[in-house]
Amino acid sequence: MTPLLTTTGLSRDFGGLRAVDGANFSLMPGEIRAVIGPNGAGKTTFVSLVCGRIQPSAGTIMFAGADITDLPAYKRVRLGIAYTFQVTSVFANLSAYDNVTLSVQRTLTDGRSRGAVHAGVMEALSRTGLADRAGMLAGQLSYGHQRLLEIAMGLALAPRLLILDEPTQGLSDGEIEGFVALVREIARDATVLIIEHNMPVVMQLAHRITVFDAGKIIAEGSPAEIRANEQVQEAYLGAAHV
Ligand SMILES: Nc1ncnc2c1ncn2[C@@H]1O[C@H](COP(=O)(O)OP(=O)(O)OP(=O)(O)O)[C@@H](O)[C@H]1O
Repeated sequence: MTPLLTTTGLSRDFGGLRAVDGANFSLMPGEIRAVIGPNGAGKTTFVSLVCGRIQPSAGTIMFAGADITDLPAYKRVRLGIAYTFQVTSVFANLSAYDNVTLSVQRTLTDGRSRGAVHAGVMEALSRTGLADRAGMLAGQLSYGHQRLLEIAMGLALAPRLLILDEPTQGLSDGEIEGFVALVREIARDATVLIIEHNMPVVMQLAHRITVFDAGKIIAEGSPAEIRANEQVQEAYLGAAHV
């Protein structure tokens, strides 16, 4: 099987700081991959490079067999890379339905009929459990539901790769449980790359885990391998985290 995503020597400098440092990374289709590491390790910068929000200082990114290093973000979305970021980006004064519709209309220009757009939007809302809130203003949804709405906005793009940056932050325990089930369901027909600080969520969900520290990938393996890795424990899984 060939990887869906491969980065080679991927680096990004901010002034004198090398936020991502020579990342060699690959992701197989259908995987749920967690990216972990201490604050400031470069995780968000890394996924921002993958989705094209920022440009690399060095290195290459291959997606589905094509070199996407120089492609702008919107073209990567069209190839099937969707993402949600830490900061909620829903439009508070639009309904949940309109938020998802906008996400589709803004990014996909494949001449979908209105009927097809509607069906896709409703499917994304029902997969995330929001169908009965479709008409509510996004700003009136609970924080947890706003996070789910963002995932719906990504799902409506029918992504091959869905990137989630700290999706469980601020969710209740019950919402986290629902989220874990949702990601498993999404992974039946997409690949999921998830930055997550909640270790029980990581250990439950991830097929494999990649660990960043100070911009570098310091370890990669199954949840059991990562848990047993001493370098990882030192860098990250200190007593405070497990
Ligand atoms: N736009 C930017 N300009 C300058 N420095 C930046 C910028 N974005 C990130 N950095 C720096 O790059 C480093 C990596 O940041 P990044 O947000 O990728 O880490 P992270 O692992 O996602 O952290 P967290 O877990 O806190 O979200 C940090 O030192 C950060 O301050």
